Amino acid sequence: MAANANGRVSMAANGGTGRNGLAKIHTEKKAEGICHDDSTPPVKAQTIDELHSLQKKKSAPTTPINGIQGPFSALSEEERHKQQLQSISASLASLTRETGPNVVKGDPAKQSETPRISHVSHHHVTPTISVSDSSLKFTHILYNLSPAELYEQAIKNEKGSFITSSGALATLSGAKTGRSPKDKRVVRDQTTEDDLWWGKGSPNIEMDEQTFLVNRERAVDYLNSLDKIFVNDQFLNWDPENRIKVRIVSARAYHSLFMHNMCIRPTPEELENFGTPDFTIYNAGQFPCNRYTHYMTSSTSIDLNLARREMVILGTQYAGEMKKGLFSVMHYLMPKRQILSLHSGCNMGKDGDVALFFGLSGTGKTTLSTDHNRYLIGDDEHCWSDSGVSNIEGGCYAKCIDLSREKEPDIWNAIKFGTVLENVVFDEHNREVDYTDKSVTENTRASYPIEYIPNAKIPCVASHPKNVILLACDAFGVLPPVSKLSLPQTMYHFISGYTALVAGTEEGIKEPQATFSACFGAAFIMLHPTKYAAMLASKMQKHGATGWLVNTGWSGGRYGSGSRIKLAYTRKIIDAIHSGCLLKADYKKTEVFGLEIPMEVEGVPSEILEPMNTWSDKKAYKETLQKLAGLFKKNFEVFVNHKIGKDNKLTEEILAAGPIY
Ligand SMILES: Nc1ncnc2c1ncn2[C@@H]1O[C@H](COP(=O)(O)OP(=O)(O)O)[C@@H](O)[C@H]1O
Ligand SMILES: C=C(OP(=O)(O)O)C(=O)O
Ligand SMILES: [Ca+2]
Ligand SMILES: [Mn+2]
Repeated sequence: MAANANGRVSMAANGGTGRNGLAKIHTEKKAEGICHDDSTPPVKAQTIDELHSLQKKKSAPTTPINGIQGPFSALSEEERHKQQLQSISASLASLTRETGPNVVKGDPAKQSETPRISHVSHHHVTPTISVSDSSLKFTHILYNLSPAELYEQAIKNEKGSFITSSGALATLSGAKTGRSPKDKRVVRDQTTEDDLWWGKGSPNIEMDEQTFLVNRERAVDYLNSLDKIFVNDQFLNWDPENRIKVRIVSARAYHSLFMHNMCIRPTPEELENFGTPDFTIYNAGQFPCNRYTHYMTSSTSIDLNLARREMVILGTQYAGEMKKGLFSVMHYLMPKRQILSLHSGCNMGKDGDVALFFGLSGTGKTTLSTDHNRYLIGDDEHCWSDSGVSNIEGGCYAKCIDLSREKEPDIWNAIKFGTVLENVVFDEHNREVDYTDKSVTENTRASYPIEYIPNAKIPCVASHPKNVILLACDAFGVLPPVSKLSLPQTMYHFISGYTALVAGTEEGIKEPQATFSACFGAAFIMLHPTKYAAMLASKMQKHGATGWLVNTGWSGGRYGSGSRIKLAYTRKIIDAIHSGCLLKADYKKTEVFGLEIPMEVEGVPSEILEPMNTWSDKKAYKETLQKLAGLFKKNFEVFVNHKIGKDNKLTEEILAAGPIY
């Protein structure tokens, strides 16, 4: 231990230990005759700059540029550095100007990094007339920075970035605080024309290749016009055989830290060997699209081009667009490999039983998959292959409106250094976050690496699910808190994807609104819903999984008169599903929806299990039930002429599994 300010007290260098195993404290003799106020040797620095240079040890950071001498280092450090920058430069190439910008690694504020320019500044084989001023300028690349570095970048350069009292980075996402599904476009070309789901109900709004390139150029030019940009090279999918390499190019430290948390973080060795990404995002969210560009209906555009393996973001800084955009890509790539992509959370019990939690935004995937008694596999995006379930992501993205330490301790404790806190309100002095404050938005969010949840299972893979839980947040208050589903019922409800949109996650939704979103994720699926449904049915059949419908929404009346089912009760219901108790309970069948509801669930008042009991106005209950049944029927009309897989019998059973009225 170093001397204290008076230079008199220090730990014994030889580590002599005292009573409690702690090092003993010795009192040194004062140097005789000399009037020192510091008896330790002076630091080996002559200037303050030299002192600063001593502060930072050369590390093996999450970037290969400094050359970690690993098993793959056949190339010289310089070669690798050059190759990597060339790859980034190619990513940023402006299509009309043939080459990428003059990229150079490091923060322009740090002069010492500038000499690296000489290695990479001559990508142009011959100067052509297309050379523009923009290709003469340098763009500094901040490559796979660490959270600490990203904090510094955000705080220095991005308004609204602050450290909260628990160490998280509070950020503002700007004008958009939720996703913009109406502004999402997918390039329709010869391949996607046949492969994808187009038309009514589909999330895939078409754009042509040319328009995509116009927007891409706009984004790339914007990014190249900046002095520095962030590049993240990371992975998706914990299944090593189906891992996808993604590159995220963005202008904000907030976006880079968000994706650092949400995607799988490569080891230094993996990064050294990263090579060319399978998919690239250009996030120029601060810059709008041109409203006069064909297909544009606002200044926001999120454009997906599967053939080019690229996504462009203009006019929205909401970070969730990136993670959900990549999820769309997985919904295309994985089914091609016979792997089912799932908008679900996943956890595993101590005995290895696996549960999936399907549900739309705000229905409880993150909350209920984060369970202190179970291992967390992931909170939002998974793949189900022949070898089991794997998480697509490396982090979680929790809603934090009304978050409390008591109700959700694991999520609360995950909000620490490294976590991005979006759009929350905090005390200007002590930086305590007020999670009840909706001043910026109701959709406040925390993004953290999955290992911030203490019982996360790393790697995030599990065996085949035993329970498939469909979460519906019923704003009408007529669906039972829990019902056991037959396979056809599971498929009927999976294809229907009923819930209420809860305020905030999507622009323009101010209060819960009944909605149907096929596969509990219509905004992200790329193929026709029946394709995913057929895969789910055959996997559930093969592995003997049981389906459940859990209403995490209203009870005792619709939104406005009833109240949301207590999280504590929902947790008890989920516990009973996991333990197998609920499978053995006595059931009765409800009218209209024909749902099997248990007579008892441990820890839950029995009277709430039958929704009608909780309504004082029974007539209103029956009318509301009929109304919801009608909405289900109407929604399902578009699916009645579709076969689910090759099984005619199952298709008929699914059609018969809806409400009867
Ligand atoms: N009975 C309930 N079950 C689940 N979540 C509930 C319940 N009641 C209130 N909530 C709240 O609803 C929100 C669910 O959000 P979240 O778990 O992030 O959903 P998702 O991950 O599906 O988007 C949380 O803020 C949670 O506290
Ligand atoms: C990030 C999102 O996911 P979820 O609300 O399902 O967690 C979203 O829908 O924008
Ligand atoms: Ca992701
Ligand atoms: Mn979630």
